[in-house]
Amino acid sequence: KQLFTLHTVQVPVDLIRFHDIWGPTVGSVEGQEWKNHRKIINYGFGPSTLPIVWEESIHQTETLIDRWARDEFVVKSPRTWMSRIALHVIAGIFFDTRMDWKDTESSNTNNDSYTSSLPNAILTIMLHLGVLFVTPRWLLGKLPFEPFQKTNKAFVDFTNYMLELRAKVLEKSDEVSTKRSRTMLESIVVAGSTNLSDPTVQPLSKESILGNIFFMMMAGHETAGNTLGFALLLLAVHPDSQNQVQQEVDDVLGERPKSDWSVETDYRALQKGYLGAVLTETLRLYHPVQFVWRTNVAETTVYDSTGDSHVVPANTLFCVNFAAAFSNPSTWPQAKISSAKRADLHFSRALDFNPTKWVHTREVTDNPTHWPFGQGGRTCPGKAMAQIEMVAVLATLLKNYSIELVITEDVLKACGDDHRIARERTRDDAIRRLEDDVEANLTIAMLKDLPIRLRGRFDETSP
Ligand code: HEM
Repeated sequence: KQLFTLHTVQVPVDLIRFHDIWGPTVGSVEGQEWKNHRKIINYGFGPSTLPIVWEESIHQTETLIDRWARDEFVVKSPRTWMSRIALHVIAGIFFDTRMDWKDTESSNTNNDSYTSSLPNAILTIMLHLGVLFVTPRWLLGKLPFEPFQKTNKAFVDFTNYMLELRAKVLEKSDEVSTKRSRTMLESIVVAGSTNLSDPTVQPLSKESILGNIFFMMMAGHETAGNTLGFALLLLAVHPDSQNQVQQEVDDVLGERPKSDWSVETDYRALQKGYLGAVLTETLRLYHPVQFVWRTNVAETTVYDSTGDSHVVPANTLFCVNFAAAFSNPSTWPQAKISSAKRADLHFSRALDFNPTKWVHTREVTDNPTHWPFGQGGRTCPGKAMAQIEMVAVLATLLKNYSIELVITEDVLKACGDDHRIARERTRDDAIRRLEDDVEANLTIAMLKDLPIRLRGRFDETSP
């Protein structure tokens, strides 16, 4: 906590600058410059945005379920689909562009100036972020290999789309400023390009406007997508928790049509209740930001948990390890499982998934042991957006469907066609894989697919 609040401790901007594909962004600057960027992006998260996040997330989930029907409701890689849904919601909120689930190849542009549609360019860039970060811009278009060529085309298209959209907003900036509901792009362009009534806000260069839009797309895409992906897997291995969510979703939403579900009442009830607790517990065990960097610009005294002080020399690099802090067994009691069983299940953290601990304590904003959205001035500005999106997706899915693990024919055969034993074996294997197959670098992901299946809650076909 001290590292998020001491004024001598800052973000090591030199380490973060690789994100600056267009120009400096809120994530790569410090001091007064950061305050200015932050004020500008905060305009994008105004109250009119949140109901749109809610509605778009519900719409995207409904259409995704239709898409999954084509695969008989087997979802091979939950995380991939959930990252896609997060991107679709971002496209809706940021650009008022509705992405659909068609294969990318089929959504080409009708405009000769571009090689791909805006949704396609967004998708390609997000899938090739690594290429974009490590390749100098001048080299990107010259390398004759497909990933570089594809990324370069998407990068050029995306830049031109953004510039065109920015120019359109500036042409009608008076009209846009008085709109009740603005896209993220409109809010940032207006706040960052014109002199607002707030004299403390300095205009940003067009490169920084583009950079901030892109940075927020990145920050809001894998984070929410990964969390939802892990939440689906955890609910599949913990059917009791899933039942509790479904019970709550039924109580809160009843038989009302989705068009009546509201962000003011329904979202708030679900976020405060067990569904919000499931998401908080998922963020504790599989946090999408595994660590962040900080550095101190002057000698700094920090205190450990026993109260002892430590003097840290200036320019020390700190790795704030979210993953370790959120799983420290001295803070977070483990589930009561015999050590033999725990060893057999590879000491998987999935065993310790227990949302109940959050039901009454989650709203504590200054929790010293768990801060999934950060602490201090750099707290995540997308927190409300992410929470609304994640609650909307899970509520829409679990209202009519249950999530279960996929029992393969081989396992069923090996278990002598006994479905109960096969289910147990599949669950144990999934719990092991939720430890063994998890790769945690800067962010976290399953290395290999762990499929799930949706089953209609009101179907009677389950064996
Ligand atoms: C589950 C979802 C999310 C989680 C867990 C999360 C977590 C975080 C954390 C921990 C930080 C602080 C990093 C630090 O202290 O250095 C942060 C910063 C940030 N997040 Fe999020 N985030 C999520 C979703 C989003 C979304 C949806 C957006 C925007 C659309 C977003 C935009 C940002 C930005 C712009 C920053 C940098 C703020 C600054 O440096 O002032 N995040 N996020």
